[in-house]
Amino acid sequence: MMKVLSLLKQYRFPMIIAILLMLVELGVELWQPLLMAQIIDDGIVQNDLQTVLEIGGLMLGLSLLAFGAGIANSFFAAYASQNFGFDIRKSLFEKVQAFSFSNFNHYPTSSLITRMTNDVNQLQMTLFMCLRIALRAPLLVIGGIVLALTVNIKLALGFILVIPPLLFFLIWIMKKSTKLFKIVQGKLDRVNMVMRENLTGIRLIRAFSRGEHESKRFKQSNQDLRERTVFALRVTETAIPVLLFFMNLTVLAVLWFGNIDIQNGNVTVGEVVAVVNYTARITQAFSMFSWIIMVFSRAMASTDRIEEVLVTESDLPDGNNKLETADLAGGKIEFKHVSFRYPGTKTDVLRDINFCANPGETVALLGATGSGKSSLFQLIPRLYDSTKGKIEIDGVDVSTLEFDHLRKQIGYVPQEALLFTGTIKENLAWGKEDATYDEMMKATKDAQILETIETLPQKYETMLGQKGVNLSGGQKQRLSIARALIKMPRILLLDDSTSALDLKTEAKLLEAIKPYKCTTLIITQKISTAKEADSILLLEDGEIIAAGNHDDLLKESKLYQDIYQSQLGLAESS
Ligand SMILES: Nc1ncnc2c1ncn2[C@@H]1O[C@H](COP(=O)(O)OP(=O)(O)OP(=O)(O)O)[C@@H](O)[C@H]1O
Repeated sequence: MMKVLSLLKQYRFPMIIAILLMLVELGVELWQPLLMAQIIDDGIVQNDLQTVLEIGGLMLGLSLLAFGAGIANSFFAAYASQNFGFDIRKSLFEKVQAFSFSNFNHYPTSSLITRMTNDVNQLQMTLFMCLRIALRAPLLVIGGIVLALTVNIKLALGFILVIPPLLFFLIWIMKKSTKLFKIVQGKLDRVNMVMRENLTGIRLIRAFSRGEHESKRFKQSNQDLRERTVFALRVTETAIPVLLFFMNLTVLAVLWFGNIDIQNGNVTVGEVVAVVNYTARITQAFSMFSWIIMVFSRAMASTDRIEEVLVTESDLPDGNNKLETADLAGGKIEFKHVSFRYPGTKTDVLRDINFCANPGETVALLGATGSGKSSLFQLIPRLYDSTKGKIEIDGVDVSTLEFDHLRKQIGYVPQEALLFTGTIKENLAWGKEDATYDEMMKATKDAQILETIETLPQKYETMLGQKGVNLSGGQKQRLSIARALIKMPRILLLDDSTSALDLKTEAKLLEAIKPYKCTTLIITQKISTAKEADSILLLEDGEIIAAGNHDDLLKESKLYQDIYQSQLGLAESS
């Protein structure tokens, strides 16, 4: 909880002012019964109009003071709570940005979204309520007891005895509710996950006619959330009737014994009215407790969930080798006895990989699906670290390089061409923020997408929907390549990024990339693409089983010959 609380520190002054203002309100509230007793005993009973007017005037003035303090309190409470929420969201976002992929495996995206939105809202709201009204309840109870004792010890003791067992009961309920609300937040994660999958996969769901199945899945998780929330609310809500029952009994007892004492002349009517008034206010404060328990229990559960993310350390530490860009200018990539397994799994998906791609060379990676090609790629920009061996770029171990410095040299085009909501220009700016119009023209021309962009009415200003939904698969691939090329990378990684292109366009694209003189690693299923590379690595089951250029492999590798034959057959028959 420390990390979350430490974010509160800088708002201590507005919080202190809000609390002081709240104390002014509370002071007025607690003073009123005493003034009321005075107005009855010294004014009404004595038939003294002057006293009634004086005390009445004082009560009115105090009410106005409390009114002003209340408004100012809201202002400071809103300032502190909104800024607190803003800071938590910012810290969470920065933390998640630095997460490794195994961290992401631990926290599903939907859960991270719930934590950043719903959980933060809970904390924000709780802080506001605390500063505004929630703290008043316990203070009202304490102040009420003290003042009631000063009015009449005997009468006040009656209800004071009831309070400790009620407090224990409240603490017990609060602990139970915190656990229950943590489960509720988990169920909310699940609803968000199902909803997210449905919204992003809506086309597939329709194509496979899975609408009914998905509706059932959503209904189930929604029902779970409802049931868990209802149960948690019921548990917290049981507090209220229990509290009210005991406090009302106490009011009756005060009235009963007060009546006897008035008959005996031991207390005045005003004193009994004051003690009853305090008991009623304390009862009111207690009834607020059930609501406070619910808000606090939710906030505690949310704090735990936020804290969990904030204390998570990335298992992919940033390197600290700040070499000048020029030091990586060559772009030579060397894999030395590299093995790799995904975090949390038991088998290596890459075993003893050795190869070297010299500056400006093109190396093609060929292999069956699941043979480890994409995994190998991900080790170069350090999306994962190798489990054994090392990867060097221009002789520097990548694990010692700063992420930013390393990744700036790399143009990575992943298998799934992922674009973002925004204009084409904004998507290209991902590669280079200050790209000029000419740079955009060049990159898009080389990526063979310029012609398409020019046919669009708004050209580079054309808005792309979520994930580039308004482009074809091949157009998305080419725009992703342009985004990588505009960086003028030293190293270009193309993960099956030309799969949706026809052979002619692909050939033109590969030819246009040559002048960039970057070291290019290209994953491909097509012999026609591999053939053009300086060397080819043939992967099978996580190992390089053959390496060389097209002619070498045609002579030496049975598997390569088979692939060649099968594609040659296809080419001839088409
Ligand atoms: N995030 C992950 N966690 C655990 N295992 C994974 C993960 N991603 C991939 N794998 C496993 O690693 C192996 C290699 O996968 P990889 O994606 O590298 O293969 P690939 O050769 O690129 O396949 P494809 O041609 O189908 O893209 C597969 O057995 C896959 O199941």
